[in-house]
Order: sequence, then C-alpha cells, then structure tokens
Amino acid sequence: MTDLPWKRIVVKVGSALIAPHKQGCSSHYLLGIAQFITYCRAQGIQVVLVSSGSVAAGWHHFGEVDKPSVTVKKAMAAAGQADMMATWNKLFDFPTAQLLLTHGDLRNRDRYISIKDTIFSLLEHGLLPIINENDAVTADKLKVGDNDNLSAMVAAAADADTLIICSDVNGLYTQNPHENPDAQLIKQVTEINAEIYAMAGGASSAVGTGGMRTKIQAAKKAISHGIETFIINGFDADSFNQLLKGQNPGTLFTPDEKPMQDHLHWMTHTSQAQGEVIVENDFNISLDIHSEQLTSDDVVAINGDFSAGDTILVRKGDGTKLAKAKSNYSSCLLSFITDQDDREFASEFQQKTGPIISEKNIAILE
Ligand SMILES: Nc1ncnc2c1ncn2[C@@H]1O[C@H](COP(=O)(O)OP(=O)(O)O)[C@@H](O)[C@H]1O
Ligand SMILES: N[C@@H](CCC(=O)OP(=O)(O)O)C(=O)O
Repeated sequence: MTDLPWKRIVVKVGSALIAPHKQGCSSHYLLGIAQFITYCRAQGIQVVLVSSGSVAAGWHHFGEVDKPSVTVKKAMAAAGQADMMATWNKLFDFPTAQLLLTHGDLRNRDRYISIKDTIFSLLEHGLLPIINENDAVTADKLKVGDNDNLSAMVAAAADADTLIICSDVNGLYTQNPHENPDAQLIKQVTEINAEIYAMAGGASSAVGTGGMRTKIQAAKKAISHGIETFIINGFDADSFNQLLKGQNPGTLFTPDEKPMQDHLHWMTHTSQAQGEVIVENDFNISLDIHSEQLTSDDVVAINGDFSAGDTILVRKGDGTKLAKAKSNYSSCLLSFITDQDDREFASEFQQKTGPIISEKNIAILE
C-alpha cells in the first residue's frame, strides 16, 4: 500500500456488478468494492458511492421480459432500489444514506447547492452517501439518463479529487473489445478529443446503459473540474489492489491543468439552458471581451421562455454555440428592449438596469 493522495473520491458501480444475471442482487463482486471503500475510509479518505443496478436488481419480479417498457422499468427500479441498498448495507459496518436525484434537481441552482450541502453533511458525520438516479419518478425531460454522467456531476458537486468508474471491462479500448478481438486497452488519456469519442461505443450487456460513450462524457466533465478519472474493471478484485498501490489498473484520464471554477463548471456541464439568445453572425464572445458588450443591439432573436437568473445559451444565427450564461433579464423583458425602435431608450435602459449577462456568470463554449 502507498499513501493515497486522495481527500475525497467518488466510486461509480455499474449494474452488471450489482445484479449480474438480473436475478436480484449479488454481493459476489460488491465485496471487493466494499473492502476498497472501507479501506479508503479507514485512511481518512471521504467516499461517495454512485450505484447503478436498481432496474437490474428489480427485473426478476416482472416475469420473463426481454425489453420492458419505460413504465415497467420504473417499477423495476422502485423494487430493485430497496434490494440494492439492503445489499450494500450488509457489506458495510458504518451507516449509509440514500440520495435519489434527477437532472431536474441538479440543474436547478438552489437544489444543486442543497444537494451539495447534504453530501458534505453526510461525509462530515461519517456516513457513506449512496446515490442513484430517481428512475421511478423521472420523466425523459428531467433525467440524466445514465449514471456515468450522474457520477461526474456528483463528483463536481462533492468537489472530489478522483472519480473511479467500475465497469465490466478493463477500461477504454481502441474499439469495443466484445466486438473486436484486436482492440487495445488505452492506459492514459491526456486530452478527450473527437478521436477518443470515436473509439467509444454503446453498451453491449443486457443491463448496462450508455456503454463507453457516456463514460467518456463523464470523464470530460470530471477532468474539466480537475478530477482525475479512472475506468476500471470492477469484476477483478486486483483492480482495487492496484489502485491502493498507487497504480493505474485501467484507463486514467488526467485532470485539466486549468480546471473550471465550480459555478462555471455547473453552468457548462450540469445546468440546462432554459432559452436562447441569438446574436449577429459577426458577434464574438471571449473572456477578453467584457460580456457587458452583449447588448440588445447584438440580439437578433430570443427563443424560449426564461426568467432572470436562468441559464441561457448564446448562439449565432448560423448555429455556432458561443456561451452559456446566467441571464440578468427575463425573456419577456429582453424582448421588450430588443423590440424598441428608440435605440437611445434601449441603451439607457440597459445602462440603468445592468448588462444582459455579466462576466462572472458566463461559460465560453468550445
Ligand atoms: N471502446 C470501448 N472500450 C471498452 N468498452 C466499450 C467500448 N465501446 C463500447 N464498449 C462497451 O461498453 C461496455 C461498458 O458499459 P456499460 O455496459 O454501460 O457498463 P456499466 O454497467 O459498467 O456502465 C462494455 O462492456 C463494452 O461492451
Ligand atoms: N439508474 C439506473 C442505472 C443507469 C445506468 O447508467 O446503468 P449503468 O450503465 O449500469 O451504470 C439503475 O439504477 O438501474
């Protein structure tokens, strides 16, 4: 064992590890993960667990179904979630706490802060937060949809230094290893670019959601918050021994050297734009230019119904996405100003009321 450099980690466990045969939960693979978590906590490392598996764990209650409907899947999740928590609880001799989240919770700034506070309070009091998406209640528009992205949002909210995604493969391969025997394991990724996304396919197991594609999206979110990210094989107990020795058992995504500030990260990777402000095609936005320079004169259209304080997308008419920002104006007020023929009035109004978006609440998009 080496002295681990971590202060706070998020461990994400995929469905295949919880309920490998869709016949209820099995502790077979969870034992090694639980021992790893217990060891980390004994070293003073705070741990948050993001656990998939409620649907897979509840599956056997619903007869012989191959492709359950959305409604049946929600019912499976409701049934399996309790079983999954009970299985984890048997493996720990310290208290755990369940948090079921949706994207609707995470993208609302007040609720996001509230979730953050709850996680920190649980950790301070020595409990292990176990987080899953609230599949039983969530509708398409409100869900994250996969626990890889959810784990990255949680890692950012918990200000973790490391995210460990435990899957059913050794890491990211050049191609899906289940379909291509020549696929090579990639040990380290320093930049997530189109080439990396092109390697990642979807899930091929009966219980997984998202496959490698959502793991790369998650890694992108995490590293831009300065969080190193591992994808490892959770079936192999040696993966955890290697991590404890300071080694890389799978694929390591190295954190960005200049991580985003927390609230800009939230705006870019967690929040969802409630509307759009379309600007002239020659309008350019950068952190060098004061965002106060976005005035009603630059706005050619406003889409959606948003309130002051909501996140909006600023884009050009040709579709280029420029930035996500907190709007200081509602869509209604902004339309009123942009529709003014009296430009002097519009300009004076903005001088008195303040900028449409302000510099400290803007995330420039790549
Ligand atoms: N380039 C790739 N490297 C590794 N696995 C890949 C790749 N592309 C697609 N996959 C698939 O992703 C799966 C892991 O994702 P998933 O089934 O969602 O598991 P989990 O339940 O752990 O999230 C692998 O079993 C494999 O079938
Ligand atoms: N929230 C779902 C899991 C969704 C998911 O991303 O599953 P997985 O790909 O196995 O991590 C559940 O508990 O069944």
